[in-house]
Amino acid sequence: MGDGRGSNSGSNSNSKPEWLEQYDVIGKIGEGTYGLVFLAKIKSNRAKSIAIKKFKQSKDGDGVSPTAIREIMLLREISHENVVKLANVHINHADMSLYLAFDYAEHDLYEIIRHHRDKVNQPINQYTIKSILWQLLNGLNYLHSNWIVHRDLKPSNILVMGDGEEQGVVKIADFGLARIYQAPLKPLSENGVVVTIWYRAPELLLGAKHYTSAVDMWAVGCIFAELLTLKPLFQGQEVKGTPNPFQLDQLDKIFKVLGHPTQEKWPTLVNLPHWQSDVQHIQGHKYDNAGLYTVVHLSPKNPAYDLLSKMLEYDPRKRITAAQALDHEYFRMEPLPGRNALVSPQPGEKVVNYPTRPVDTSTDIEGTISLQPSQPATLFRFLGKVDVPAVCGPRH
Ligand SMILES: Nc1ncnc2c1ncn2[C@@H]1O[C@H](COP(=O)(O)OP(=O)(O)OP(=O)(O)O)[C@@H](O)[C@H]1O
Repeated sequence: MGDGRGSNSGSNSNSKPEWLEQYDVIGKIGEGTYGLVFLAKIKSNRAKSIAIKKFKQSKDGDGVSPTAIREIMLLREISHENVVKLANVHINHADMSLYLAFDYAEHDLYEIIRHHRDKVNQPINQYTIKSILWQLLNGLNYLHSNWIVHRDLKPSNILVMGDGEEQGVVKIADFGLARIYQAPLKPLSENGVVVTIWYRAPELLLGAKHYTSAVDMWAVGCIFAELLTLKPLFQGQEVKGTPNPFQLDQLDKIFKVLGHPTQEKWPTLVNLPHWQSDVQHIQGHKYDNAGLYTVVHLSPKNPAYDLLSKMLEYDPRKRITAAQALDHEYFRMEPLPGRNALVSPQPGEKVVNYPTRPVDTSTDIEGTISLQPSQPATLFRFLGKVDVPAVCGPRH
């Protein structure tokens, strides 16, 4: 690959893109709203595994926009132990499709929670929960300090490293991508793919126009509760056809556990578009018996409960920040959090062996690349103004 210049220049109508030559693609490991994820090894360093995320083309086939590329370039500068590294960016010249190569993580919280709930039928130990939460907050504090709001935190986006030097280190994935997906790569929920609403903050459900870092803290609260109980905290049914983002069932699930929000607790509530028009007149009854501690089986005096309730504060302006959460008493109590969330430093503590990701070797990344004659490339006109190897080439 040399200087990496070939990364966006090497595809034609009958060969595989040149950038792909540097990888051995093992198979598909997942499929999300916006595309497929593949496991690959780097040929020059087979010890290193990479997750290549291929973005689906938008319906109108308009490929990846200059705005998206600008955003992605910024994401390449992001570097923190608890944030997954964007190792490389590749653009397939033939169809203008986008491939992001991330450092590979063997586990994610969705699978870890599922393993405890369905396979071993036992709770996650307190040390592991605290270490995961601590690292998640550290990564988020870094992103928020860099003005990046994740917007789509959920268990499958929180990765945990498998065996090796970084074993048990938590990595936030998909940071900043929600903004890139939205335009012009439209979310594919219209195509029947479900976007989960379970971790969505109440202000967004009520139509707030701006995403603030508080929306991520709400999601962290939902994930913390799920780590404790192994069940999603607010499992609302998404109703298709209602004006997005308003989802009454999701709000109802939240109100049942936390009590009905009041203007006293949340003064700006009345200004939210869906509050007056949609919620107030539909809700005949009011939930005022907040029962979060019974749902998560914690005493209201427990510092874990105190932290959780501060993450699930209705008013986003009063909700605890990542920096404040890291300073909470919960993290100063035994067991203290550690860098390896999977292996407790406590002698005699049982280590859980989580299964490795299943790999579907029947789906080939090349089969998903459509090689067509080149299209007029707005993107490359844009790239002409930047340092192309820095954007598209390998980064060592
Ligand atoms: N860097 C990575 N290493 C290993 N697995 C990853 C990596 N990034 C994503 N995955 C896994 O690939 C799968 C699909 O991920 P993807 O982010 O595309 O979808 P999702 O999180 O399930 O849903 P959505 O697209 O709605 O966010 C998930 O199981 C995720 O944990």
